[in-house]
Amino acid sequence: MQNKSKINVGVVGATGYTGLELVKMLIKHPFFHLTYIANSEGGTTINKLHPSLNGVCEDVVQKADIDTMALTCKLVFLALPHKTAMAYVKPLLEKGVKVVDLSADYRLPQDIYEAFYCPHTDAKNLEHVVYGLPELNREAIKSAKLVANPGCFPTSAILGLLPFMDKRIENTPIIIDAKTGVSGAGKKLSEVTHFVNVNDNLFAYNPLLHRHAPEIADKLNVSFDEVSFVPHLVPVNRGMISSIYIQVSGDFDALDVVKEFYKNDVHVRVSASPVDMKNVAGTNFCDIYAQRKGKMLFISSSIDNLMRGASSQAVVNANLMMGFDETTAIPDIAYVP
Ligand SMILES: NC(=O)C1=CN([C@@H]2O[C@H](COP(=O)(O)OP(=O)(O)OC[C@H]3O[C@@H](n4cnc5c(N)ncnc54)[C@H](OP(=O)(O)O)[C@@H]3O)[C@@H](O)[C@H]2O)C=CC1
Ligand SMILES: CC(=O)N[C@@H](CCC(=O)OP(=O)(O)O)C(=O)O
Repeated sequence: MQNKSKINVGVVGATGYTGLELVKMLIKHPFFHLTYIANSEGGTTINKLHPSLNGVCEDVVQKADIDTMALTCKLVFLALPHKTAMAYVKPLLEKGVKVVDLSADYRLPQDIYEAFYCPHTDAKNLEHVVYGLPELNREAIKSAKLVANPGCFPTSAILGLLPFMDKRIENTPIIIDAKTGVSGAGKKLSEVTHFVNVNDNLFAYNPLLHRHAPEIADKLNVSFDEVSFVPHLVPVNRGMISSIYIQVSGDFDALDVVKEFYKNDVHVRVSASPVDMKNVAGTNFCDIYAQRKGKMLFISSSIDNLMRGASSQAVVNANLMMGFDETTAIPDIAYVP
């Protein structure tokens, strides 16, 4: 499958939820040609894995193989579990293939990663990896060979907090109360995400010690102790809201600060009222609202965990890495109602 005018790309981990979202964007991309789709076993087609693609895309899904990826692709998206991804990154980079990794494997310095995940087997590539939050690292992403796509909670929390970090009173807590849809847990079955446990229910999990707290702290240049992060599972398929509380000083209008900070960022929208999940569902938008009362600042930040929290942000990163406009093939119409 050759297409001389387009750049050949691949998706590994196509069985999963983020893999599906990647495929949906890449088959419509005007400058990328999706030449390689893989999962762990192969021997199937993408529409058999995801019947929503019947008649739209029925391409073969291969058993993931690094040599074939390197022969077929200039850039590969890894939509794989943590720990699995790093085994692919090292050989792919050695063979000259660019990588956007959706897992957590390259998001953190080695010591922090190992404290929250597992031993790192590819520390060398941590030296040059770029954290793929375009609003933070756009220029570096353009020349990156390896981009670590941010976690979903860190994306919503960091985007909400960035405009206010220079206004925050030092050493006061950063409190992030976040809610996520169940697709954030991936496709694998588990007791926690069982319908009967999630439906009609609401609960916190991993309070204060969730592995995304160190990612948020590291990217905001604050200590782990300053970040109090509590995620909750809510009975929706997709969506994420972070309700953030910090103490600030100085004379400023909260919404004006957000507007000014993101005036050149097409994928952040400032909202005059508290944000919701539906208005960003299926898009790469992060909607942000802020309200101040004296020292207390409330920030409300909403994303689609599968899109801005994973796959559409990954395609934005790939667009930048390959010299295209970052909005290319990125959905901007939300699934409303
Ligand atoms: N879901 C979300 O909202 C977000 C997810 N992420 C991250 O993105 C990555 C993918 O997430 P998600 O799509 O939800 O996960 P899923 O569990 O839904 O999908 C991952 C898929 O990877 C495939 N896979 C596993 N091992 C291998 C292997 N060795 N080689 C090839 N394929 C393999 C599996 O399919 P099979 O067994 O059929 O091969 C599995 O379905 C994860 O690292 C996740 O943490 C990041 C941000 C948000
Ligand atoms: C509901 C649910 O379980 N969500 C996941 C976050 C998924 C994600 O975006 O982050 P990673 O890429 O770091 O896995 C969790 O809390 O671990």
